[in-house]
Amino acid sequence: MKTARGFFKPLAIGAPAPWRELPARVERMIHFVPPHLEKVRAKVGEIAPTVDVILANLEDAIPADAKGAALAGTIAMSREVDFKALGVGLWVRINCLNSPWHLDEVATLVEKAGDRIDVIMVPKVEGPWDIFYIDQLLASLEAKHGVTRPILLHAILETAEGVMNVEQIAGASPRMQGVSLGPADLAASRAMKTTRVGGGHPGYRVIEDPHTDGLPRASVQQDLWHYTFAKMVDACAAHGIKPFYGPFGAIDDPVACEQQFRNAFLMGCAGAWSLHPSQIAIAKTVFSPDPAEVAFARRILEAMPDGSGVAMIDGKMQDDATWKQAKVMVDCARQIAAKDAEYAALYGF
Ligand SMILES: CC(=O)SCCNC(=O)CCNC(=O)[C@H](O)C(C)(C)COP(=O)(O)OP(=O)(O)OC[C@H]1O[C@@H](n2cnc3c(N)ncnc32)[C@H](O)[C@@H]1OP(=O)(O)O
Ligand SMILES: O=CC(=O)O
Ligand SMILES: [Mg+2]
Repeated sequence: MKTARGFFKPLAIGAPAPWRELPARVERMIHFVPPHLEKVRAKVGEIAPTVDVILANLEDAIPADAKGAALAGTIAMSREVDFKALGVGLWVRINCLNSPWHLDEVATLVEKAGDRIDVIMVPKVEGPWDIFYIDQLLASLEAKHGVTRPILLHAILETAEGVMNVEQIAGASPRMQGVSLGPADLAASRAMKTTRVGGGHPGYRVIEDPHTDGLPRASVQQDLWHYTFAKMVDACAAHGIKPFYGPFGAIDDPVACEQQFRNAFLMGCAGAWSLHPSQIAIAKTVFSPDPAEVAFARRILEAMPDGSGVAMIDGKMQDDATWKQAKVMVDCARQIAAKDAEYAALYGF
């Protein structure tokens, strides 16, 4: 463990000072783009103003023989669109640390686009040692190339070992921005008997006891991911970083996608991945607090201006604890309103 004073020291001579607080950014959807496909890349300028984050994906879903083209496409994309002017984050998902690709990817990204990339997403993070490694590598490269703003790190939680170590991963470096649940790889790592990318499974349910009169027994589908979510959200909240839901692969089932995203939102997540343009609007709606809830939260704040005491609103008891919940909701809405005129109008800010 580093000392308290050592934690925020730059890891290389000439590297930028680490962030002390995470930059305040709205990240409701992280929109995945396959950067080796020129046809899709050509649309990024049009899609970017509709999302909070564009992510250039170099890892799974990019064929092995297209890794070089995806890296080149990422650099091109970082130059073709002025993401900063649009207020849109630019993230890159690199290949995992035991792959033959990640080293050249990180070196090229920092050299050619170091000042334009906000976050590097690291897949299959197993423990804090993976973050220590990439943290040092980034600091050395940032120093070498005169990058002035540290690139943040985002870990995907998608191995059993990673889940076991998520608390240490979340606190491994001041670069840590957040963690996403990666249900597809995690299912494989755990030997779950599924073939899906996230969401529930009709076979995972609880069933009521048999009825003496032989009537059918009610049963309800349960959430396969609840334990992992709870562990991830607590680890992230404790370390002051953001938890996210990852991919939802059933592009043809927007209803289930919305429910999965909503469960994540209610549990404390800041956003989710969008794999297809149709998932952008779903994430935007779900991860923007409901205007009616925001209006109610504002009434709580107004009823208890100093955040203490007790009040009744519409038959519901309010006190310091509900005041804090209301503040979370209103602060989130204000941050979104500052970026998104549509929601500013809906919230009346
Ligand atoms: C487990 C994990 O690791 S998840 C993360 C890895 N996976 C990904 O990143 C997948 C990203 N998404 C995709 O590659 C694609 O959306 C797919 C393969 C899922 C579906 O692609 P398609 O079958 O082409 O979808 P569809 O035909 O509905 O596309 C409609 C349009 O949207 C475009 N489009 C599809 N996905 C995207 C995207 N992610 N970003 C931008 N445009 C897209 C298509 O090019 C198509 O454009 P066109 O009408 O001009 O031809
Ligand atoms: O990378 C994401 C996953 O679900 O696996
Ligand atoms: Mg994965």
